[in-house]
Amino acid sequence: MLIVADENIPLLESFFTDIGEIRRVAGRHMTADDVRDADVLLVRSVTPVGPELLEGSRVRFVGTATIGTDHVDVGWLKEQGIGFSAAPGCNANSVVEYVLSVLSLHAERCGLADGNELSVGIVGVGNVGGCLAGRLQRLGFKVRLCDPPRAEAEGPEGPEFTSLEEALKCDVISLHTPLTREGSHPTYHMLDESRLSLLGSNQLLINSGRGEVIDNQALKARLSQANAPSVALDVWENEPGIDPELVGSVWLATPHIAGYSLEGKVRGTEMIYQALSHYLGLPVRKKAGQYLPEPPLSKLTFTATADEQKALRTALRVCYDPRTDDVKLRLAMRGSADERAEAFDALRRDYPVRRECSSLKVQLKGAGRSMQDSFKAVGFKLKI
Ligand SMILES: NC(=O)c1ccc[n+]([C@@H]2O[C@H](COP(=O)([O-])OP(=O)(O)OC[C@H]3O[C@@H](n4cnc5c(N)ncnc54)[C@H](O)[C@@H]3O)[C@@H](O)[C@H]2O)c1
Ligand SMILES: O=C(O)[C@H](O)[C@H](O)COP(=O)(O)O
Repeated sequence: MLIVADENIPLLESFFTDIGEIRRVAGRHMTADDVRDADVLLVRSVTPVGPELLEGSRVRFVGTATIGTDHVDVGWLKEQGIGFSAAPGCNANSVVEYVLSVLSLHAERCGLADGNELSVGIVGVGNVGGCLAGRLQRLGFKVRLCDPPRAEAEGPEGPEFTSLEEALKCDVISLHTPLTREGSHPTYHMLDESRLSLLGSNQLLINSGRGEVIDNQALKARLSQANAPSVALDVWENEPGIDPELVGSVWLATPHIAGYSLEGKVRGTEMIYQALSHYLGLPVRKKAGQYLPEPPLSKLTFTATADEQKALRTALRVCYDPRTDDVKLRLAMRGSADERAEAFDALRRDYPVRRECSSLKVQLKGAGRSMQDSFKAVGFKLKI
């Protein structure tokens, strides 16, 4: 059996050698010739999968080691009887940690002693948005949920949902919808010129869903006007050929790496390995946990003199500080359009190992209940 796979899927050999021969291909440049004689295709978000790639090939199963599926023509795969699986939720925790770290930086630069004074509007309350809502509520933030498809499906039985217009009144708005162009609630350019005009300079807009959910040209225009909001973008229109002027206008700019914790990536591989094994009727023998190395930093101790908020911010940023990725992306925006696109992909391909908060044991000497609860809410393991 031949498995053609994006070379950026980690641990390909560890998970798939027993199943078949692996051919590694650059995902961004995968062609019909690369996959013609394959039985299985494993991709990430950068490979459009549909008739153009697969017609006339032997492929009978496609797996994407990602949450998003907007790069896959799922309907066409079904019509052709080709098995398909994504990795829902695999890197949700990583994205949540990115948002928490962005929030901590925002609170600090706004001079807020307690970040949880902020209200947060979460748009798209699925795996990522739902996990974020739970964490923020435990941390004492005021959270508003906007998810019209869920509101319609769940009715009064579900949580309290608000309209997009209400969510846009929060201090912070965090976008976690998929990219959709059809249906009753399409998200393509959901934040257009008129909705962006509702935001003001005391607000922060974060997008770590899909770039096309915000009209990037309208956003660039809005950011050149008075009373513009602060913006943190992890996802962009036209990746990898993103707009360097927009990078220059936003507060925090990262190259679509919110979900790039090692844990998230390895879980993505594990989930498509499990799905393929089920599809082929093979036993599932391997687990993500067995491939996670010891983290470079495993313990952190705060003494009884530590201030809760400062300690929390420090611990969070030890695990992940988006400012490092921001600096790298800004530097990568020099050069020609081709060089910039290549540099964007290179930052993602060569992304350094980033571990989730759960990899760090935190000792809180003499800490009260509130401090312990806050650390646990973020996802740290406490050393008793
Ligand atoms: N930046 C990254 O590295 C990164 C990592 C993981 C996921 N993502 C993106 O984040 C998106 C969200 O991931 P997820 O796992 O939570 O997906 P999900 O499918 O679990 O949840 C998406 C939610 O959005 C809701 N939704 C759909 N249309 C909406 C609309 N018009 N308004 C408001 N809500 C709407 C859905 O009802 C659903 O509850 C993914 O589609 C993926 O594209 C990005
Ligand atoms: O949808 C997802 O899971 C994320 O956007 C993911 O982090 C994308 O990463 P990529 O496949 O582009 O490496």
